[in-house]
Amino acid sequence: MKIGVPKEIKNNENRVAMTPAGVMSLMSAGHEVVVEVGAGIGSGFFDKEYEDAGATLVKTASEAWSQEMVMKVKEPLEEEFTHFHEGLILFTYLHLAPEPELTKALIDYKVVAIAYETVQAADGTLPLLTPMSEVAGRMASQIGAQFLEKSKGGMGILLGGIPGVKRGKVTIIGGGVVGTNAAKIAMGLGADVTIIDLSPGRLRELDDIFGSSINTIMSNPLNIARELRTSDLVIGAVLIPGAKAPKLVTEDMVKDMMDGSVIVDVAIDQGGIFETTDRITTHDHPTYEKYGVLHYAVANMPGAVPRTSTIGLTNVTVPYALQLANKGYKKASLDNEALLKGINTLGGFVTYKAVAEAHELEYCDVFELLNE
Ligand SMILES: NC(=O)C1=CN([C@@H]2O[C@H](COP(=O)(O)OP(=O)(O)OC[C@H]3O[C@@H](n4cnc5c(N)ncnc54)[C@H](O)[C@@H]3O)[C@@H](O)[C@H]2O)C=CC1
Ligand SMILES: CC(=O)C(=O)O
Repeated sequence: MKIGVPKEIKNNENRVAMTPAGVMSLMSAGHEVVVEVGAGIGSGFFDKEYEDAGATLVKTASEAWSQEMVMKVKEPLEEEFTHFHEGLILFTYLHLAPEPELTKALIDYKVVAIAYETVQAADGTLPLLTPMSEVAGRMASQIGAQFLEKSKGGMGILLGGIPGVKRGKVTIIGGGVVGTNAAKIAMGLGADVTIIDLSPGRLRELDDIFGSSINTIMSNPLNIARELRTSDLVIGAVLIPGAKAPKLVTEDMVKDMMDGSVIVDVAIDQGGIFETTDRITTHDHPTYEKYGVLHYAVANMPGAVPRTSTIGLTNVTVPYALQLANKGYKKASLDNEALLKGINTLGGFVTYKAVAEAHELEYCDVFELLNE
């Protein structure tokens, strides 16, 4: 199969869908990889390394996009929709629930759109989202600590405190991969950490992992409102796979937060869990202030640490890319239910229920479409 790797064009998105090592794995299996010139530079991978690995370098995005399968990092932006063509296999993060225009374009062009974030293993885990959630979770506490500094717009506290001065309080809503990694770093900084989750089983696991060094609390509006009033940093880390994020934090709850406190809504890629994260921010302009609270809502946080992120992403995507390339998307996804769950659009239909519901579009069962 011919696989295209275009350069990412989102603001400060320095990741690339494949390392030279990934190229080599696909080439060794008999496939051809076409990489846009300069695609890897932001992650520290030079054109020569791709050439040495066996890739064909092309000068334009169109050439990279005109292959049978395209691998990317971020969901395509509007200017990339013109590259779509019928039957194209697009393997990337898509986050379609908050993206009506992208969803429509994928349907109109009959793209086989396989979303990294909905590829789901039998145990419910999301193998192609996990490494970027690890990165974003760890970054969330780092970033929160930074924006709590006075010169950055925060209230001017040090999360770890000092002897004789109270430490800062970090509340994390959602105790999955992002939440757990945010907690690790916040604890490392010396903060007082609370994780709120809806799943009693997950709360038990968190208690087993962290013991009495964190507080675990059941998610409900009353508990969220109470914890937020006394928090310096609040991190949004909830996910319902494929669906629009639930707005768990109301405008009134944010109004009740302390002046100069900070919100990092990592779940913004699925629409965000705060009523007040009503926009996506960029690495260039990462924050805005609302009701005295600093909001950070960057949807491609790992793009800021591209070297770590590109390697982490390629480690997990290439084994799936090999299945798609070796067998074709039909057999690969019929043989592997995790991949089947990744298919969000196929042949002009939405094949992921939560996405169809988010946009009030017809839903078609992917299994039935593949067996037609
Ligand atoms: N902004 C960015 O750059 C990035 C964003 N993300 C996003 O971060 C979000 C979280 O991802 P993961 O941690 O990997 O998901 P996950 O599936 O590992 O964890 C989600 C957690 O939310 C909990 N949850 C569900 N409903 C809840 C509720 N009502 N109240 C409290 N907790 C609830 C679940 O029990 C689960 O523990 C996703 O939207 C993901 O796409 C991930 C990577 C980068
Ligand atoms: C998960 C995602 O969208 C990202 O890493 O940018």
